[in-house]
Amino acid sequence: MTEPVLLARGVSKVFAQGRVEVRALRGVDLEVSEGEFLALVGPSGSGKTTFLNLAGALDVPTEGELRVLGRRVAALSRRERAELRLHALGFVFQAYNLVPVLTARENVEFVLELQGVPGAERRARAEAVLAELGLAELSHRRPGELSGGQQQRVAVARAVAARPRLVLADEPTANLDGENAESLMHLMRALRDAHGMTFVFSTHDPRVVKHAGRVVTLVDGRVARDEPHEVEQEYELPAGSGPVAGRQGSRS
Ligand SMILES: Nc1ncnc2c1ncn2[C@@H]1O[C@H](COP(=O)(O)OP(=O)(O)OP(=O)(O)O)[C@@H](O)[C@H]1O
Repeated sequence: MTEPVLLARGVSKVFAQGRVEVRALRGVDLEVSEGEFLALVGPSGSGKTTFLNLAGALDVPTEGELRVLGRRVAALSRRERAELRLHALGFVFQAYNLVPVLTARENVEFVLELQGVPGAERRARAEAVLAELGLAELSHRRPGELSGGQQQRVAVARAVAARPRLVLADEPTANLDGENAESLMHLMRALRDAHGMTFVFSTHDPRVVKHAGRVVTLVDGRVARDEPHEVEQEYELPAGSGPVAGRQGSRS
């Protein structure tokens, strides 16, 4: 059996708030396989963001074992965690987090530059990913010249340009209206279906949950439910199958 993309065993996270301890996660067990499209749901304060931060190697657990792409996060130095994030993980945030003075293409290129991809290849790859996600026409615009939905699609392009194995999204549709939220989920799911990238995202929105292949509910820092979810529709990228990544997805 291939190694899970994400493996949590008895993961707890305690934050010190002055003298008070906040137990954000209390013994989470979760295994996520390559190519899953997983929604993390649960009430406010149930630990979704805390878990995504651990999965993204942005933080380390207080107790338990957490492996991201086979690496034990707690055993990595800060620098090693930064390397893991840069080369193997993609992030989509609810606030888009695009650089305002850069065009859509430059925003995508920026991540590739950090990775050390040479200039000409950077530009070609950024253009290819934007085209694959149906954003070619917008590549010269700055974030301020794009709608919220378009900005979030560019943020997804940026997150996947470096061909991460795991994409983590913390409430990616929180600032989008229903139609844009649907369209963003289609795009992410199509990337999963076309390339087998693994997606783990948190949400409060039932219209977003319906696209998930698996729904994990956190309550009070624990996994309260973990259920497979049937998705009937077909997901296709706007421009058909482009050259973004070479892996083939398996449907679940
Ligand atoms: N840095 C921190 N310091 C102290 N407490 C924290 C910190 N981060 C999170 N918490 C607490 O941990 C608990 C879980 O928070 P978390 O943000 O993970 O929940 P969530 O499920 O993502 O909530 P929401 O749906 O509102 O975004 C909450 O009680 C929160 O107040």
